[in-house]
Amino acid sequence: MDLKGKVALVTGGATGYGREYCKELYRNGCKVSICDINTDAGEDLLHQMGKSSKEVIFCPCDVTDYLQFEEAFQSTISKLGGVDIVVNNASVMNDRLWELEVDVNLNGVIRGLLLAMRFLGKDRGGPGGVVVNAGSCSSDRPFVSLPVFTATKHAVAALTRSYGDQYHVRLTGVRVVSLCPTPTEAALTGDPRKRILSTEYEQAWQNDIANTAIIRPESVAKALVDVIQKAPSGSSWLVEAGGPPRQLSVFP
Ligand SMILES: NC(=O)C1=CN([C@@H]2O[C@H](COP(=O)(O)OP(=O)(O)OC[C@H]3O[C@@H](n4cnc5c(N)ncnc54)[C@H](O)[C@@H]3O)[C@@H](O)[C@H]2O)C=CC1
Ligand SMILES: CCCCCC(=O)/C=C/[C@H]1C=CC(=O)[C@@H]1CCCCCCC(=O)O
Repeated sequence: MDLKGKVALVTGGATGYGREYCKELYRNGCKVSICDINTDAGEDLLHQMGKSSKEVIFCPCDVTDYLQFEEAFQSTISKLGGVDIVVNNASVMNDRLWELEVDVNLNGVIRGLLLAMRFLGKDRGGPGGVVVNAGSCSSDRPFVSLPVFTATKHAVAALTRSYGDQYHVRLTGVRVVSLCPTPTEAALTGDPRKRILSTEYEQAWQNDIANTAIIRPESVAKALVDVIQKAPSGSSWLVEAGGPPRQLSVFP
C-alpha cells in the first residue's frame, strides 16, 4: 500500500508508541487522526505536530465506548475525507484492573475492527484498507506475572488471524495484521507491584523481563510502516531491537 494521501486513525495515539506512529505515518504522507482518551496529551501532540486541521486532527475517544469510537470514525471521515488505515493501539497493562484491561485491549480492538469493516469495507461501499492491531511480545509466549494482559494479547493474535483470513479480505478489501513489539524502557521501569495481581508475582515479573531487550519507539514506528505496506493479511509481526520485523507463527 502506498501511504501517500491515505488517512490513518490511531487509537491511543497521544502517547507512547501511538504518538510515534502518528508522527511516522505523517512523515510517510498520511493524514492522521489522533484518537485518545487523554485529551491533554492529544492536544499537546496536535500542537507539537503543528499541522493544518486538514492534515492532522485530535478526536477524544474512549475505545471502551462504541458510540464515542464511532463518532471518532465519523469525525475523521468528515474532516480528513475518509479512513484507509486503522491502528488499534490503545492499551492498558495492569492486571489489577483486569476487567478494564480486557475491555480496552481486546474488546476495544474488536470495536475498532467492527467499525473498520463498517466504514472501510468494500462490501459496505468503503475503500478497503488496512487494520493494524496492537499485539506484544506476549502475543505468543506466556508472561507469567501478567496472565490477563497476556491473554488479551494472545486473543488479539487469534482475532487478527481469523479476521485477516482471505475469506474476509475477498469480501471487504481490508487487510488485518498485528504488530508485536518488545518493551520500551518505560514499560519495564516503575513499580511492578502496581500492575501485578499479587506481590507474590514479583519474582515472576523479574523472570519475565530478565531476557527481554528494550526497543526504541521510533524503531517500532518504522516497523509499523513496513507492516502496513507489505504484511500479508492475518499475520502477526514481532519487532525486536536491531532487526527487521519477524513473522510470528502463532498457533501453527
Ligand atoms: N510499551 C511497550 O513496552 C509495549 C507496548 N506494546 C503495545 O503497544 C501499544 C501501545 O503501548 P504503549 O505506547 O506502551 O502504551 P502507553 O500506555 O504509553 O499508551 C497507551 C495509550 O492508550 C491510551 N488509552 C488507554 N486507554 C484508552 C481508552 N480506553 N481509549 C482510548 N485510548 C486509551 C492512553 O491514554 C495512552 O495514550 C499497546 O497496545 C501495548 O500493549 C506491546 C509491547 C511492548
Ligand atoms: C513484561 C511485559 C512485557 C509487555 C510490555 C507491553 O506490552 C507493554 C504495554 C504497555 C501498554 C500499556 C501500558 O501501560 C504498557 C506500558 C506503559 C509504559 C509507560 C509506563 C509508565 C508508568 O508506569 O506510568
